[in-house]
Amino acid sequence: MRNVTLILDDGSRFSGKSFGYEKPVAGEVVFNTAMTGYPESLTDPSYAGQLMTLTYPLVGNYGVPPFTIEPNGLATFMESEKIHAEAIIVSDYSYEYSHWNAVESLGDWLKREQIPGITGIDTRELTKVLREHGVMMGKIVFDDEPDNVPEAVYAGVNYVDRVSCKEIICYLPAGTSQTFSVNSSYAQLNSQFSTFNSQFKKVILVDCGVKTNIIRCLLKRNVEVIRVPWDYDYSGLEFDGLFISNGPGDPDTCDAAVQNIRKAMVNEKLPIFGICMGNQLLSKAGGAKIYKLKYGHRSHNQPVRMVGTERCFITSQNHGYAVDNNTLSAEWEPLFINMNDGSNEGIKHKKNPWFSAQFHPEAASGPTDTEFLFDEFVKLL
Ligand SMILES: NC(=O)CC[C@H](N)C(=O)O
Repeated sequence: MRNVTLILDDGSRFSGKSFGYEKPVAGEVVFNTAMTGYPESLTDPSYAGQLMTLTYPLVGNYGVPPFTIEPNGLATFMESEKIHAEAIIVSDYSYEYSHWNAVESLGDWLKREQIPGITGIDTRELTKVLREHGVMMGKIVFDDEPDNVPEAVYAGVNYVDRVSCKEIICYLPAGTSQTFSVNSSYAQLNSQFSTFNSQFKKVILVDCGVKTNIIRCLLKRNVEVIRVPWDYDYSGLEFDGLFISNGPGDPDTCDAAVQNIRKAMVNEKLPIFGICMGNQLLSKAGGAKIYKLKYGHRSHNQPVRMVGTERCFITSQNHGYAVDNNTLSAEWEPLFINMNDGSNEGIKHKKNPWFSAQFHPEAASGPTDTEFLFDEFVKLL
């Protein structure tokens, strides 16, 4: 096992050993305090560009599920088609694993996907440094290759464009899908979609780096999902609702998506629902501003309160940016507030059927207490 050093931008150094793919890597160092869920988190496209630290000390003991693909092209157990995090940083990697659904070890999976994994890191100390200083860039360097130092930029990079789909994919609740070129005319697409199936309500899903379980949650509720690239102009398509997905990086790099949402808002009756990046882009379309949190929310136990009620929910989260509540215009109001730091966890329009959540109602992984938000959206269609 080769020795590695994690070097943070403030000069802090942490020694560890490599258990994944052997390649130096750089990225934004973030921490997640969930106790489980590494297969889902690693394949969540929102982690693109980031080195994912897990604070729960023992990682890997339940192995990795098979990467089987359903007939509609979606992974059965994963949140996308590959690992999107740049690396995983743990305290105590378990070389043994045991789980009814495991087919390989975390280390073997990382090697196959060419993603570094490092163990033996004091992840609690690392988290304390990130909490004190705020989120930072970091590098993993192999001690026997001290001159092989990777570089990376996170701020201002449009990661959404890197992870979004490149074609239009239409999913049916029955479990099939069909792909269409973005160059097809609206007339062609509209006739295709209705021939493909007309019995279901149609939802345009703006793919900023969508997690598979969001698509599963929509299909389960019997809607046809038309997944489009993040910057695709869907104004000429016929649909019943608009969904804006989660996604990596800085929402301020996604202006094309914001402009398209504004166009869609001309129809005041059109139901709109957004999750995470979707909350940030809907807020921007409504005129609000986004800021970067000192350190993000990444865990399974973020408490949020539904504004105007005493109802609280425990939520799964993964975000580094937040909507500034003070910049919401008079037509909008916060829908959820984070009980730890008071930051925005969702918005709603006072008159129109437009709302969003900063947390992940689809969980995967994490608590499913807020999955009812999908029911609310589908009821509106
Ligand atoms: N999971 C997400 O959609 C994250 C949104 C955005 N990239 C953030 O970090 O805040």
